[in-house]
Amino acid sequence: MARSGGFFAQEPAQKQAVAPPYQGYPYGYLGPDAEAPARSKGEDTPPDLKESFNGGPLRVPVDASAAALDFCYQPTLWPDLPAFRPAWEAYYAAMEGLAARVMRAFAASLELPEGHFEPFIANPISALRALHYPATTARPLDKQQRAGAHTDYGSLTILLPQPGSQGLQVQQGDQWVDVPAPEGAFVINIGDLMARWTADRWVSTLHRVVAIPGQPARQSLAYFHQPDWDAEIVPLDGSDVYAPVRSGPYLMGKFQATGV
Ligand SMILES: O=C(O)CCC(=O)C(=O)O
Ligand SMILES: [Fe+2]
Repeated sequence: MARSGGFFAQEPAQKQAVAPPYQGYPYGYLGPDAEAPARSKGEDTPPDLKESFNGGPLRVPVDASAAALDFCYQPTLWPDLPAFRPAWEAYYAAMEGLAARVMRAFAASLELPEGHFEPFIANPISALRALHYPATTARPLDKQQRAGAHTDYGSLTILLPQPGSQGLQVQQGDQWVDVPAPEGAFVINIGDLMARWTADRWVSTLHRVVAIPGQPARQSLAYFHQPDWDAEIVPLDGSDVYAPVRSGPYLMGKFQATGV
């Protein structure tokens, strides 16, 4: 979290040095105005009040397909801050391990053998994203949020909100409910792919980060766990409520609606 803060504290030009080199490059620095996730839900909203740094898997499998190489195995673009990369890689690896443990717990609670998901997550194509929401001073535009209402795309998300920070909300029925951020706690979120996998027995929760005038800056780290590129996701109950999808192409399709 501290290294991420150090990255965002740099001059804009230093951050732009690790911006995606072309449109569609999956990783790097995205400045303010880059994203409007509520558009993935069909809402025409202004861009989010945030900036982010994004990185991908630590290793490239030898048999990765050309599409997988393009979309998720491009190199992470390292900022010129010596302590950043080791901290980032250590955190990514810890999240990958934790996600694998959570997937075992998921299997158990779905009354499957604990190792059920293991063949699907041998080479997960997860992304790690550091987020920085600058202090809000001006009045946000109508419907402008720090993160517009969206669901996450993958199997699960492990979010570390800045301890003591406010603004993250989840939708329950027609109410927005504040999610507390106590010291030392992660927020684990089900994503769209897991909802699909469980044939909607589990819900991919709509959530957002609200913008209120006069808020202090806020940081978070979000690890988006995503099964192997080729993993075929078929409803676990044997039903045909959802057609089978492959994890990688499914994720690629999801990204097409949110860019500005
Ligand atoms: O910053 C947060 O607390 C949430 C961010 C989020 O929901 C996301 O990046 O998908
Ligand atoms: Fe999210």
